[in-house]
Amino acid sequence: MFENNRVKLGIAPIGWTNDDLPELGGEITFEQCISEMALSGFTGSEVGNKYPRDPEVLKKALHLRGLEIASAWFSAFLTSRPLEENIAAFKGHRDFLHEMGAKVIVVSEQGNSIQGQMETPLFEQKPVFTESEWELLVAGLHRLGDIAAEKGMKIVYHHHMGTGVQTTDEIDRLMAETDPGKVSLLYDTGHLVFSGEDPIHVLKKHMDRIHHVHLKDVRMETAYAVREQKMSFLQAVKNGVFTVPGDGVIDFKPVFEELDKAGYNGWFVVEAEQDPSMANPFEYAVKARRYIKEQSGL
Ligand SMILES: O=C1C[C@@H](O)[C@H](O)[C@@H](O)C1=O
Ligand SMILES: [Co+2]
Repeated sequence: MFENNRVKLGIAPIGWTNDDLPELGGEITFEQCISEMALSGFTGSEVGNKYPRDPEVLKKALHLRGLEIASAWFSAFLTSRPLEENIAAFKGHRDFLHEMGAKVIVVSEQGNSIQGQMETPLFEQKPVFTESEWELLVAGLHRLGDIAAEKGMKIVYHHHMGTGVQTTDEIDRLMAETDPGKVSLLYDTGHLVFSGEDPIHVLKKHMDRIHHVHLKDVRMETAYAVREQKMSFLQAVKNGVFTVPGDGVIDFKPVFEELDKAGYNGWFVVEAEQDPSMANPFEYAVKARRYIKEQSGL
Protein backbone atom coordinates (compact mmCIF):
# COMPACT_ATOMS: atom_id res chain seq x y z
CA MET A 1 0.00 0.00 0.00
CA PHE A 2 0.97 3.65 -0.52
CA GLU A 3 3.81 2.98 -2.95
CA ASN A 4 6.03 5.77 -4.36
CA ASN A 5 6.35 7.54 -1.01
CA ARG A 6 2.98 9.20 -1.46
CA VAL A 7 2.29 9.30 2.26
CA LYS A 8 4.36 10.73 5.10
CA LEU A 9 3.88 9.63 8.67
CA GLY A 10 3.82 12.12 11.52
CA ILE A 11 2.72 12.25 15.14
CA ALA A 12 1.24 15.17 17.04
CA PRO A 13 2.86 16.46 20.25
CA ILE A 14 -0.54 16.37 21.99
CA GLY A 15 0.21 12.90 23.46
CA TRP A 16 3.21 14.41 25.26
CA THR A 17 1.89 17.87 26.17
CA ASN A 18 -1.72 18.85 25.63
CA ASP A 19 -2.53 22.26 24.09
CA ASP A 20 -6.12 22.23 25.35
CA LEU A 21 -5.08 21.07 28.86
CA PRO A 22 -1.48 22.34 29.26
CA GLU A 23 -1.21 20.73 32.72
CA LEU A 24 -1.19 17.33 30.99
CA GLY A 25 2.48 16.73 30.27
CA GLY A 26 3.49 20.18 31.50
CA GLU A 27 6.76 18.70 32.79
CA ILE A 28 7.76 17.10 29.45
CA THR A 29 10.29 19.13 27.49
CA PHE A 30 10.12 19.96 23.78
CA GLU A 31 13.39 18.05 23.24
CA GLN A 32 12.07 14.90 24.93
CA CYS A 33 8.91 15.07 22.85
CA ILE A 34 10.57 15.42 19.44
CA SER A 35 13.35 12.95 20.28
CA GLU A 36 10.79 10.29 21.18
CA MET A 37 8.80 11.02 18.01
CA ALA A 38 11.89 10.35 15.91
CA LEU A 39 12.96 7.33 17.94
CA SER A 40 9.58 5.69 17.46
CA GLY A 41 9.90 5.98 13.67
CA PHE A 42 7.97 9.11 12.66
CA THR A 43 9.27 11.73 10.24
CA GLY A 44 6.92 14.62 10.94
CA SER A 45 4.95 16.48 13.54
CA GLU A 46 2.38 19.19 14.03
CA VAL A 47 3.18 22.20 16.21
CA GLY A 48 2.57 22.19 19.96
CA ASN A 49 2.66 24.90 22.61
CA LYS A 50 6.26 24.14 23.62
CA TYR A 51 7.67 24.41 20.10
CA PRO A 52 9.97 27.40 19.48
CA ARG A 53 8.26 29.97 17.24
CA ASP A 54 11.48 31.07 15.57
CA PRO A 55 11.44 29.04 12.33
CA GLU A 56 15.24 28.72 12.22
CA VAL A 57 15.47 27.41 15.79
CA LEU A 58 12.59 25.01 15.21
CA LYS A 59 13.96 23.78 11.88
CA LYS A 60 17.35 23.05 13.40
CA ALA A 61 15.87 21.04 16.29
CA LEU A 62 13.62 19.07 13.94
CA HIS A 63 16.15 18.44 11.19
CA LEU A 64 18.63 17.05 13.72
CA ARG A 65 16.06 14.34 14.35
CA GLY A 66 14.85 13.81 10.78
CA LEU A 67 11.51 15.50 11.41
CA GLU A 68 9.53 18.11 9.48
CA ILE A 69 6.37 20.08 10.16
CA ALA A 70 3.21 18.67 8.59
CA SER A 71 0.86 21.46 9.68
CA ALA A 72 -0.56 23.28 12.70
CA TRP A 73 -4.00 24.05 14.05
CA PHE A 74 -5.64 27.46 13.48
CA SER A 75 -8.67 28.43 15.58
CA ALA A 76 -10.98 30.50 13.36
CA PHE A 77 -13.74 32.68 14.81
CA LEU A 78 -15.48 33.47 11.54
CA THR A 79 -18.96 33.23 13.09
CA SER A 80 -18.20 35.36 16.13
CA ARG A 81 -15.44 37.89 15.36
CA PRO A 82 -14.80 40.35 12.50
CA LEU A 83 -13.39 38.78 9.34
CA GLU A 84 -10.42 41.18 9.28
CA GLU A 85 -9.38 40.01 12.77
CA ASN A 86 -9.45 36.38 11.56
CA ILE A 87 -7.48 37.27 8.44
CA ALA A 88 -4.74 39.09 10.36
CA ALA A 89 -4.23 36.13 12.72
CA PHE A 90 -4.42 33.64 9.85
CA LYS A 91 -1.75 35.42 7.79
CA GLY A 92 0.78 35.15 10.63
CA HIS A 93 0.00 31.45 11.02
CA ARG A 94 0.19 30.83 7.27
CA ASP A 95 3.54 32.60 6.97
CA PHE A 96 5.02 30.61 9.85
CA LEU A 97 3.85 27.30 8.36
CA HIS A 98 5.02 28.30 4.90
CA GLU A 99 8.45 29.09 6.29
CA MET A 100 8.45 25.65 7.93
CA GLY A 101 7.68 23.99 4.59
CA ALA A 102 4.12 22.83 5.37
CA LYS A 103 1.64 22.56 2.50
CA VAL A 104 -1.65 22.44 4.44
CA ILE A 105 -3.12 24.56 7.23
CA VAL A 106 -5.52 22.96 9.73
CA VAL A 107 -8.52 25.25 10.32
CA SER A 108 -11.34 24.71 12.81
CA GLU A 109 -14.18 27.13 13.55
CA GLN A 110 -14.24 27.86 17.26
CA GLY A 111 -17.15 30.34 17.31
CA ASN A 112 -19.56 28.98 19.96
CA SER A 113 -17.30 25.96 20.45
CA ILE A 114 -17.54 24.12 23.76
CA GLN A 115 -14.39 22.07 23.27
CA GLY A 116 -12.41 24.18 25.72
CA GLN A 117 -15.07 24.34 28.45
CA MET A 118 -14.43 22.00 31.38
CA GLU A 119 -18.00 21.79 32.69
CA THR A 120 -20.14 21.92 29.53
CA PRO A 121 -21.73 18.55 28.61
CA LEU A 122 -20.45 17.59 25.19
CA PHE A 123 -23.45 15.88 23.67
CA GLU A 124 -26.19 18.03 25.22
CA GLN A 125 -24.74 21.44 24.46
CA LYS A 126 -22.98 21.04 21.16
CA PRO A 127 -23.43 24.26 19.14
CA VAL A 128 -25.61 24.25 16.03
CA PHE A 129 -24.93 27.04 13.55
CA THR A 130 -27.76 29.33 12.49
CA GLU A 131 -28.24 30.10 8.78
CA SER A 132 -26.36 33.37 9.12
CA GLU A 133 -23.49 31.65 10.95
CA TRP A 134 -23.22 29.12 8.10
CA GLU A 135 -23.00 32.00 5.64
CA LEU A 136 -20.25 33.69 7.66
CA LEU A 137 -18.36 30.42 7.98
CA VAL A 138 -18.49 29.56 4.28
CA ALA A 139 -17.58 33.07 3.10
CA GLY A 140 -14.78 33.33 5.67
CA LEU A 141 -13.31 29.95 4.76
CA HIS A 142 -13.27 30.97 1.10
CA ARG A 143 -11.22 34.03 2.07
CA LEU A 144 -8.82 31.95 4.17
CA GLY A 145 -8.52 29.47 1.29
CA ASP A 146 -7.57 32.30 -1.08
CA ILE A 147 -4.99 33.61 1.38
CA ALA A 148 -3.48 30.12 1.77
CA ALA A 149 -3.34 29.78 -2.02
CA GLU A 150 -1.22 32.97 -2.28
CA LYS A 151 1.60 30.82 -0.88
CA GLY A 152 0.66 27.63 -2.72
CA MET A 153 -1.00 26.17 0.39
CA LYS A 154 -4.42 24.67 1.17
CA ILE A 155 -6.71 24.94 4.17
CA VAL A 156 -7.94 21.61 5.54
CA TYR A 157 -11.06 21.97 7.68
CA HIS A 158 -11.03 20.01 10.98
CA HIS A 159 -14.50 18.68 11.89
CA HIS A 160 -14.42 18.47 15.70
CA MET A 161 -16.42 17.36 18.73
CA GLY A 162 -18.18 20.20 20.50
CA THR A 163 -18.18 22.49 17.46
CA GLY A 164 -20.69 23.45 14.77
CA VAL A 165 -19.11 21.04 12.27
CA GLN A 166 -19.08 17.69 14.02
CA THR A 167 -21.70 15.35 12.54
CA THR A 168 -21.94 13.73 9.10
CA ASP A 169 -24.74 16.12 8.11
CA GLU A 170 -22.68 19.13 9.16
CA ILE A 171 -19.61 17.89 7.28
CA ASP A 172 -21.79 17.21 4.22
CA ARG A 173 -23.21 20.72 4.37
CA LEU A 174 -19.80 22.32 4.72
CA MET A 175 -18.46 20.34 1.78
CA ALA A 176 -21.53 21.10 -0.34
CA GLU A 177 -21.39 24.85 0.31
CA THR A 178 -17.65 25.39 -0.05
CA ASP A 179 -15.59 25.56 -3.22
CA PRO A 180 -13.36 22.46 -3.54
CA GLY A 181 -10.64 24.70 -4.97
CA LYS A 182 -10.55 26.75 -1.76
CA VAL A 183 -11.57 24.46 1.11
CA SER A 184 -10.34 20.90 1.69
CA LEU A 185 -11.18 18.50 4.50
CA LEU A 186 -9.12 17.05 7.32
CA TYR A 187 -10.31 13.51 8.08
CA ASP A 188 -10.03 12.68 11.81
CA THR A 189 -11.08 9.09 12.59
CA GLY A 190 -11.33 9.65 16.36
CA HIS A 191 -13.70 12.61 16.21
CA LEU A 192 -16.01 10.79 13.81
CA VAL A 193 -16.26 7.62 15.88
CA PHE A 194 -16.63 9.51 19.19
CA SER A 195 -19.48 11.49 17.63
CA GLY A 196 -21.21 8.28 16.50
CA GLU A 197 -20.58 8.75 12.75
CA ASP A 198 -19.60 6.04 10.26
CA PRO A 199 -15.97 6.90 9.39
CA ILE A 200 -15.90 4.82 6.20
CA HIS A 201 -19.05 6.49 4.87
CA VAL A 202 -17.54 9.96 5.44
CA LEU A 203 -14.25 8.84 3.92
CA LYS A 204 -15.80 7.48 0.74
CA LYS A 205 -18.18 10.39 0.34
CA HIS A 206 -15.57 13.13 0.67
CA MET A 207 -12.42 11.34 -0.48
CA ASP A 208 -11.64 13.88 -3.20
CA ARG A 209 -11.68 16.72 -0.63
CA ILE A 210 -9.47 15.01 1.97
CA HIS A 211 -5.94 16.43 2.05
CA HIS A 212 -4.85 15.72 5.60
CA VAL A 213 -5.53 12.80 7.97
CA HIS A 214 -5.46 12.54 11.77
CA LEU A 215 -5.20 8.94 12.97
CA LYS A 216 -6.87 8.78 16.36
CA ASP A 217 -8.50 5.81 18.08
CA VAL A 218 -11.34 5.71 20.61
CA ARG A 219 -11.88 3.78 23.86
CA MET A 220 -15.56 3.09 23.35
CA GLU A 221 -16.40 2.29 26.97
CA THR A 222 -15.15 5.78 27.87
CA ALA A 223 -17.10 7.33 24.98
CA TYR A 224 -20.31 5.71 26.33
CA ALA A 225 -19.51 6.92 29.85
CA VAL A 226 -19.06 10.47 28.51
CA ARG A 227 -22.60 10.39 27.10
CA GLU A 228 -24.16 8.77 30.17
CA GLN A 229 -22.39 10.97 32.71
CA LYS A 230 -22.77 14.15 30.63
CA MET A 231 -19.05 14.88 30.57
CA SER A 232 -17.41 17.74 28.71
CA PHE A 233 -14.87 17.29 25.89
CA LEU A 234 -11.97 18.05 28.23
CA GLN A 235 -13.28 15.62 30.87
CA ALA A 236 -13.58 13.00 28.14
CA VAL A 237 -9.94 13.56 27.15
CA LYS A 238 -8.80 13.39 30.80
CA ASN A 239 -10.71 10.15 31.17
CA GLY A 240 -8.90 8.67 28.19
CA VAL A 241 -11.51 8.65 25.43
CA PHE A 242 -8.78 8.94 22.77
CA THR A 243 -5.80 6.71 22.20
CA VAL A 244 -3.39 5.74 19.42
CA PRO A 245 -4.40 3.58 16.43
CA GLY A 246 -4.36 -0.08 17.40
CA ASP A 247 -5.36 0.55 21.00
CA GLY A 248 -9.09 1.32 20.60
CA VAL A 249 -12.13 0.10 18.67
CA ILE A 250 -11.37 1.44 15.19
CA ASP A 251 -10.30 -0.99 12.48
CA PHE A 252 -7.86 1.09 10.45
CA LYS A 253 -7.32 -1.51 7.73
CA PRO A 254 -10.34 -0.43 5.65
CA VAL A 255 -9.44 3.22 6.24
CA PHE A 256 -5.96 2.63 4.80
CA GLU A 257 -7.35 0.55 1.94
CA GLU A 258 -9.81 3.26 0.86
CA LEU A 259 -7.15 5.98 1.04
CA ASP A 260 -4.69 3.84 -0.90
CA LYS A 261 -7.26 2.98 -3.56
CA ALA A 262 -8.02 6.68 -4.03
CA GLY A 263 -4.34 7.55 -4.44
CA TYR A 264 -4.19 9.71 -1.29
CA ASN A 265 -0.97 11.62 -0.96
CA GLY A 266 -0.13 13.76 2.02
CA TRP A 267 0.31 13.25 5.74
CA PHE A 268 -1.04 10.74 8.21
CA VAL A 269 -0.61 12.26 11.65
CA VAL A 270 -1.13 10.04 14.71
CA GLU A 271 -2.93 12.19 17.22
CA ALA A 272 -3.83 10.80 20.62
CA GLU A 273 -4.48 13.25 23.39
CA GLN A 274 -4.39 11.36 26.66
CA ASP A 275 -2.81 11.86 30.05
CA PRO A 276 0.92 11.13 29.63
CA SER A 277 1.17 10.08 33.29
CA MET A 278 -1.27 7.26 32.51
CA ALA A 279 -0.29 6.50 28.91
CA ASN A 280 3.47 6.84 28.41
CA PRO A 281 3.71 8.84 25.14
CA PHE A 282 6.87 7.09 23.90
CA GLU A 283 5.41 3.64 24.55
CA TYR A 284 2.15 4.58 22.79
CA ALA A 285 4.02 6.15 19.86
CA VAL A 286 5.93 2.88 19.36
CA LYS A 287 2.68 0.94 19.61
CA ALA A 288 1.04 3.16 16.98
CA ARG A 289 4.02 2.93 14.65
CA ARG A 290 3.99 -0.92 14.80
CA TYR A 291 0.24 -1.09 14.21
CA ILE A 292 0.41 1.22 11.17
CA LYS A 293 3.20 -0.92 9.70
CA GLU A 294 1.15 -4.09 10.20
CA GLN A 295 -2.04 -2.65 8.75
CA SER A 296 -0.71 -0.54 5.86
CA GLY A 297 2.88 -1.59 5.24
CA LEU A 298 3.97 2.03 5.75
O1 LIG B 1 -6.54 18.09 15.78
C1 LIG B 1 -6.78 18.27 16.98
C2 LIG B 1 -6.12 19.38 17.72
C3 LIG B 1 -6.47 19.46 19.20
O2 LIG B 1 -6.11 20.66 19.79
C4 LIG B 1 -7.88 19.03 19.36
O3 LIG B 1 -8.53 19.37 20.52
C5 LIG B 1 -7.88 17.54 19.08
O4 LIG B 1 -9.01 16.87 19.55
C6 LIG B 1 -7.69 17.38 17.61
O5 LIG B 1 -8.27 16.50 16.97
CO1 LIG C 1 -7.43 16.05 15.00
